[in-house]
Amino acid sequence: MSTPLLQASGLTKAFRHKTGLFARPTTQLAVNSIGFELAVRERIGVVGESGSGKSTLGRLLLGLTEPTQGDVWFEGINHKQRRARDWKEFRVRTSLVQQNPLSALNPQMTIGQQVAEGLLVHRIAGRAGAYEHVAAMLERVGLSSAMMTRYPHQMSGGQRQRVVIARALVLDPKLVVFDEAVSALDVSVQAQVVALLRSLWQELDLAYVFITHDLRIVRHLVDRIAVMYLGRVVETGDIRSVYEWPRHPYTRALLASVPTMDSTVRNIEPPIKGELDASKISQGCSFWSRCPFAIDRCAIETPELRPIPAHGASQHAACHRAEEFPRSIAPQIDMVTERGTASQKEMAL
Ligand SMILES: Nc1ncnc2c1ncn2[C@@H]1O[C@H](COP(=O)(O)OP(=O)(O)OP(=O)(O)O)[C@@H](O)[C@H]1O
Repeated sequence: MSTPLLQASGLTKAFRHKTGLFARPTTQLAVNSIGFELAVRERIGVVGESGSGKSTLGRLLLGLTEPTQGDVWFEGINHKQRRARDWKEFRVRTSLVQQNPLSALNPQMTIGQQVAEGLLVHRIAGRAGAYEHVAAMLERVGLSSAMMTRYPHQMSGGQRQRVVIARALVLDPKLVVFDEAVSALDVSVQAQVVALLRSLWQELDLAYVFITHDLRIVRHLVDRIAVMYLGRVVETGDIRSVYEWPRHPYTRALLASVPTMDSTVRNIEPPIKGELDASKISQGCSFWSRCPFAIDRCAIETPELRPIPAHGASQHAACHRAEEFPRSIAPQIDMVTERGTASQKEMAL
């Protein structure tokens, strides 16, 4: 077997919180013992509610946050063993695209200067070479090279996000982490950017970690999915299996909550109770207090992420009752595309 591009084991990040002047600080596990593997050219979606730990996981994978425990390897090298020169190389081979393109861009620099910056800093190209490289990259993401002289405020939100993507790809990385990269865009612009990311993936030698709370976006963009709840991965598997037959009640509830254009689809999944609350983690399953299917065992025994025997080796769920749930409840997830509305069948991967 070839070495995975990216790997993590026992990855944990604890944050200390203090709620008042005299309150005792509490520890919150934003990421809790996560194992992770991503092959070259593979795309994984990391989904979950706000506060489930997705961004912290992304930052840990990119070495932007120090883990409290656990390890991350990129191309076989452990982050803990990287020296300054290795980190520099790692920064060329990986990129992060975040939610708000306006805050990601410097208002006082032209688009050309910002996309070229990495090439010049890492001495990958001289000024003349950088100019040509940037022009080609802008065209690759659907912008005219004439936009090089513009400033961010002279562009639309969708154009700015294309600039951020061009900047992330200009150094020819192997891994790009997208953190809610299209969530803030209008739905029609979102569809265009998703189509762009699909075509960039087909043409370039890229792996994606796609972090989002929006299950409609990720459905058409990734090969595998990891569902996070309060710092843990509670379900993972190839995208088709998980969408067709989710085995964790939390995944089922997330999928059932996605609005669909198909009026014949009835949501028969019982709703989950309450809100995500880190203080509720104690013994047992972290989801049990909200779970409509909880039994006594769930309050006592923490379920491990384990393979689901009847459904292929690639699907894992952390639920004592995983085998009991029937096939999917919300089979058609629509997505607005550039040409109108399409169901998942029309947008086959
Ligand atoms: N720097 C920090 N200091 C203290 N707590 C933090 C820090 N970063 C994240 N957290 C906490 O860790 C938990 C997970 O946050 P994280 O941002 O990773 O979740 P998320 O799933 O990405 O949510 P969102 O989509 O809202 O960003 C949250 O409860 C958050 O308050």
